[in-house]
Amino acid sequence: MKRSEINRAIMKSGVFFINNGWAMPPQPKWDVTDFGLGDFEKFGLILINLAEEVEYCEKLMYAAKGQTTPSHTHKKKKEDIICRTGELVVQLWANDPANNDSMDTFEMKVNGSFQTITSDDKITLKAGERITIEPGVWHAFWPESDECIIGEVSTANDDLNDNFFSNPDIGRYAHIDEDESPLVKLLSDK
Ligand SMILES: O=C[C@@H](O)[C@@H](O)[C@H](O)CO
Repeated sequence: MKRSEINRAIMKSGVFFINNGWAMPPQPKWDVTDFGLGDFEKFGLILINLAEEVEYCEKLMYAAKGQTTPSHTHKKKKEDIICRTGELVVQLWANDPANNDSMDTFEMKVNGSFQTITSDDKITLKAGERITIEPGVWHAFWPESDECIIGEVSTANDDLNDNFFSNPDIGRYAHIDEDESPLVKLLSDK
């Protein structure tokens, strides 16, 4: 991913956050990723770690229509994915969708109430709605609206060691081609 694309993504999402009432923290901890796939328009996510402590984490995320966060799971992290602005689709599986096409059902909390989910189901969250994802549940998400602000409130976050993707080609952070100067230092920058 080119640094110029990262800079543009930060500017575009920054304007959207501010226009939707989200004040940036001092020295925001930006994380812009194409999941190492080199196609940010298709697989891309912009994140800001708002709070990261040993016990818990809060993130603010942005995606535009067409950008998917690919299927993955966490072994330790339990998280609420919250649609803050726009409309968000979250797809769910009991097992890795890459090697399992079972129709397993499982219970998940949507807006705090248990709901029976069948593997492969898609849940659409409107602004204000949330889904609680237990460790081991596979999930992918993308905006249904043109742009989407997504919240994440979770137990401890460890992006290097607790993200397991279906696609073995995926890396959590982008490979960066330094074609211009960075606008900000990313979490993944040395
Ligand atoms: O589901 C998404 C989240 O867990 C993100 O925080 C994660 O960084 C995506 O790889």
